Amino acid sequence: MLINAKRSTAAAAGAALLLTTAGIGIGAGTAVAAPRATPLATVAELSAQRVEVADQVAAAKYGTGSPIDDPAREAIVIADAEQQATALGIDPAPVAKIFRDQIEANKVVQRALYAEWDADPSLIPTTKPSLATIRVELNTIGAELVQAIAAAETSIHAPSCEGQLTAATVHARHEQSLDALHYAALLRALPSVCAD
Ligand SMILES: O=C(O)C(=O)C[C@]1(C(=O)O)C=C[C@@H](O)C=C1
Repeated sequence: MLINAKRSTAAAAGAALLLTTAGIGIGAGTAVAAPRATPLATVAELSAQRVEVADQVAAAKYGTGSPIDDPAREAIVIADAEQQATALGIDPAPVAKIFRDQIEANKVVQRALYAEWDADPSLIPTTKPSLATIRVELNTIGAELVQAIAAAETSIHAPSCEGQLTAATVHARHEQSLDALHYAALLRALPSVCAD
């Protein structure tokens, strides 16, 4: 019985090896699976999403008299991020710093679009989204971003952080087909991610 069990274990291992070599089966499934996003890749992806949503924020505000800079809303965004960081057991101070950059990045896009639309009114979006709805979307991205920062704690403190983050940023640009403006904004969103 014991011998049989050993045999069948050995047989299974041999079969798995053969299947792996043949490019099929369990081993091959692992080999061909898409690589999992690293925690820093998720931080870069969510930051890219956040600067893309800035287009809708600008469209919602343009021509309404609502200023691009809204310090009261910024305070809420940062307080929420700090609270979420604390709940996840990470230091809220660096998270607040990252979110200040995220907000500045959002404003980079908004200001550039305002300038484009001032210069050529035919480019002004014809539909005006609801700012409240877009803020809900920003809240969702923000909560996911705090979770991604928490998951990236080890990478954030690693000497390779800057290199990994650069790779993740370029990857996010490619994946989300960011134009020059949004890529510039993405770069503005990320300088505080790696610990000093
Ligand atoms: O919610 C807005 O009104 C935005 O413009 C977005 C945002 C942000 O990035 O969260 C950016 C600038 C404002 O000062 C406040 C918040």
